[in-house]
Amino acid sequence: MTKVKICGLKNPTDIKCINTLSPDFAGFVMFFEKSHRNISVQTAQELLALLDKNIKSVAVTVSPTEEQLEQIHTLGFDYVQIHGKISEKLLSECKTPVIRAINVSGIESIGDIENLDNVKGILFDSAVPGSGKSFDWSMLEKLPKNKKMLFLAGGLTADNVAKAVAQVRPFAVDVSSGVELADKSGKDFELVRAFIENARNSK
Ligand SMILES: O=C(O)c1ccccc1N[C@@H]1O[C@H](COP(=O)(O)O)[C@@H](O)[C@H]1O
Repeated sequence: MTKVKICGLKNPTDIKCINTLSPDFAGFVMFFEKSHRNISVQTAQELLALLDKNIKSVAVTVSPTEEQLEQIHTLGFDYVQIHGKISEKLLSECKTPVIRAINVSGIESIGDIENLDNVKGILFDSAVPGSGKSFDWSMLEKLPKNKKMLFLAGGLTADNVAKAVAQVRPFAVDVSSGVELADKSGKDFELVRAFIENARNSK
């Protein structure tokens, strides 16, 4: 069954929704103030304490520094999702298991990270992360097979997720914008419920 990651959680109501609906992964945007989903270290600590321990927690970052990666490790996240730039040294030394996010146009460079043991997953996203924009999934057909978890993200919704799963066969699907309340104050329970159901029931 395809696994589900719900991203951009930012308040206790979101956590209540997630604990009730039980996706496999829960994402928290950190150290990226440009995002309206960004949360502080203190909020992350509070929300992690409320999160059901059966749901894997993911700190979502863009070009994190060594100090930020250390803070994420100290907070006890299960994974760190890394968008943007990071040196090979920092990536290979990261103590928290990594989900490396790459823009679909960077598919050719996947070989660089394939051999790193601490990189457990590769997440394919559209050009602007968290923008709700999709991309041509057929670009993933030329993807070399490897042992990492493959996450598909970018513009997924309850309406298109079944088609995405059927075409790409990812390990997990990942959504943020597509399950957000209209005023962007948090997640919409019904949209999250429908997304998880459609992803998991997809053939
Ligand atoms: O959600 C954000 O604001 C964000 C900020 C910085 C890096 C990643 C971010 N979100 C990630 O973007 C993808 C797709 O999101 P969407 O469904 O298209 O909105 C997902 O992996 C989020 O974790």
